[in-house]
Amino acid sequence: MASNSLYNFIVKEGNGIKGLVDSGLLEVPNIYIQPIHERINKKDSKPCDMSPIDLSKLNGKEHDKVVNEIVRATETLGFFQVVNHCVPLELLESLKASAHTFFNMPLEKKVAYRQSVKMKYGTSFAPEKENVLEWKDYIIMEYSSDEDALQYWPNVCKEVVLEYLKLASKIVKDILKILIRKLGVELDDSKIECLIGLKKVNMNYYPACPNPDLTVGVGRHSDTGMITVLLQDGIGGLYVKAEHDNESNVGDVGKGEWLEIPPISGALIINVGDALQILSNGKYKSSEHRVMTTSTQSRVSIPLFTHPIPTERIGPLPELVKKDGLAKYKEVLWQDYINNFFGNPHNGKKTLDLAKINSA
Ligand SMILES: O=C(O)CCC(=O)C(=O)O
Ligand SMILES: [Fe+2]
Repeated sequence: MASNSLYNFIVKEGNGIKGLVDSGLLEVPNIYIQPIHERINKKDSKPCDMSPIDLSKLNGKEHDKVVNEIVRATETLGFFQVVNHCVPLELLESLKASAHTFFNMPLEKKVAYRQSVKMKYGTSFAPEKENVLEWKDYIIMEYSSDEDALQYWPNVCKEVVLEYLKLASKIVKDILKILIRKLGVELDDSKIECLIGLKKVNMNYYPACPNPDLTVGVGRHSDTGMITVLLQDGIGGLYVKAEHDNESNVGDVGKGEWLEIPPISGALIINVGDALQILSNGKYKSSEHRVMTTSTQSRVSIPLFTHPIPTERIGPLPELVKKDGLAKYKEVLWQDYINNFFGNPHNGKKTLDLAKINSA
């Protein structure tokens, strides 16, 4: 296929990368070949050896120790895994299975969700703007009410996704309260609700790739919101950049060290987004991450993103600015921040420039 008709087949007609792979693809087409500096070399990274945090211990005599583990992980890598959380393991299995069911549906059924209410099916990240496409199809389910969710989300997954959204939101709230308290700041419940009031569950589908070394599943980015809860399956491929504490490294793919977050059966990954980094005046880290594809099996991942509501203005908490003696970021209208992120291809931590004090 010529590259124009290839693009039309994948993006405009909605076949996605799954449709292309299913058509019997033997090699990676040019529009998926990443420049060398964006390719993920497994040899240049190592597994993250951080033990998962046992959330059930928050209710026992080890409460303070677990709080410290959470705070420490959030201040350093900005990613950690949790076990013994409140989401039943059978629900996690059903979620992954329903993601496969959705993406295995016939084209007509999937494309019906391309421009639908509270639900979007698509491929790559910003295909109209990208020079190279990401090897991923996805759906985004936005939450507004239970009624809307049950009306607009796909039948094959709506019930399990809604249940996951509720339970995972509780994890987000508990962790956020711990983190805010550790900053020495008091926020009432209604403020916390506004900070995580926009909730979306995505299902990411990465079909097997003939040559994973040339492609990326998701390019370098940090999540924009407050806290993400991520379910990955057993295949692996999520890499996080451990920054050395040096602002000049930010945005440069060559610096820092890439750690793979290993799949742990039954665990959920928790990570910090830009809004929480800004709010905490840089204390909590929203780390850059990316996803490698695999040649053997298709992979799914299911994040819950929690965001401030779009009308919220997000800046460093005043108590921290006072304590730190300076604000590292300026206040931004959350809608502007989100529009900027979704309007551009993934580009590492560049999104955060919008909130940098010295940027125009
Ligand atoms: O698939 C993954 O493991 C991570 C996906 C991701 O980073 C995202 O959807 O923001
Ligand atoms: Fe992400």
